[in-house]
Amino acid sequence: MKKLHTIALFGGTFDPVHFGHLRMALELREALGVDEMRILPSRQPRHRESPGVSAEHRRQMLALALAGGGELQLDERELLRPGPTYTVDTLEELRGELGEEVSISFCMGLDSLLTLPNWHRWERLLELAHLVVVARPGWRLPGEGEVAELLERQGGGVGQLHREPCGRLVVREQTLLPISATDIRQLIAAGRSPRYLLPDAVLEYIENNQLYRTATESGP
Ligand SMILES: Nc1ncnc2c1ncn2[C@@H]1O[C@H](COP(=O)(O)OP(=O)(O)OP(=O)(O)O)[C@@H](O)[C@H]1O
Ligand SMILES: O=C(O)c1ccc[n+]([C@@H]2O[C@H](COP(=O)([O-])O)[C@@H](O)[C@H]2O)c1
Repeated sequence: MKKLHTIALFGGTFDPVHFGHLRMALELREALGVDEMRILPSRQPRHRESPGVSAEHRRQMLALALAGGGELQLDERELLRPGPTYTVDTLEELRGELGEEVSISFCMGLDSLLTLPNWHRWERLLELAHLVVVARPGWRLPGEGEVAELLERQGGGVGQLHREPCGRLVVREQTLLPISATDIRQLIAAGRSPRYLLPDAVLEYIENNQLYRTATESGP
């Protein structure tokens, strides 16, 4: 069977981007052997509090983090789309642009997979893309419920991501760096330094723009 062009998407709020995100995306790119790994910041996720800083600040921090390395690309479409951000809208837009002969994989953590039945039009997601789930070593997959049924029906291996355009649920075990954006925001608000948890250029941007000094910020 023909090998397809493969694109993977790594979505999140990136408030701010840190080395946990960057290492995860790079390791996934290599493990999946995809042609493109795109970082996909969301503008206004419905399932969580509004981001601490504006879409423009988050975009600029990501651009700084990704500058210089060619392995990860920034896909800004969700930041540019007004209103709440739904993954299904993004995948429909991408599928419209790329056609049926390209493989699209949406990557998420196991914690996100467990919430999948609450996502907007979630049954449509696998008609548009594969889902790649990253599980920390030792984590257990659900044994029953809608997600377990999906795994049973549509589970697959990495090879299928290269031969089929969508429809597989692939689980990968991967170690995560113990870094969270919440911790970084809290460190800064407490007057402490988050250096070595995120790229220096991002830290410099945060300092120059005085971001995260209080619990919530807004920006340009
Ligand atoms: N330390 C980490 N290592 C690898 N992946 C991570 C890490 N932290 C978050 N992710 C993943 O990165 C994506 C984007 O996450 P998100 O922007 O919510 O980051 P976060 O650090 O968890 O933020 P917050 O603390 O604000 O919830 C999600 O798919 C999430 O599972
Ligand atoms: O479309 C939805 O309903 C939906 C619900 C929860 C999460 N998502 C997406 O999942 C990705 C990870 O989100 P997060 O904020 O939980 O780390 C990000 O790209 C979100 O837009 C999407």
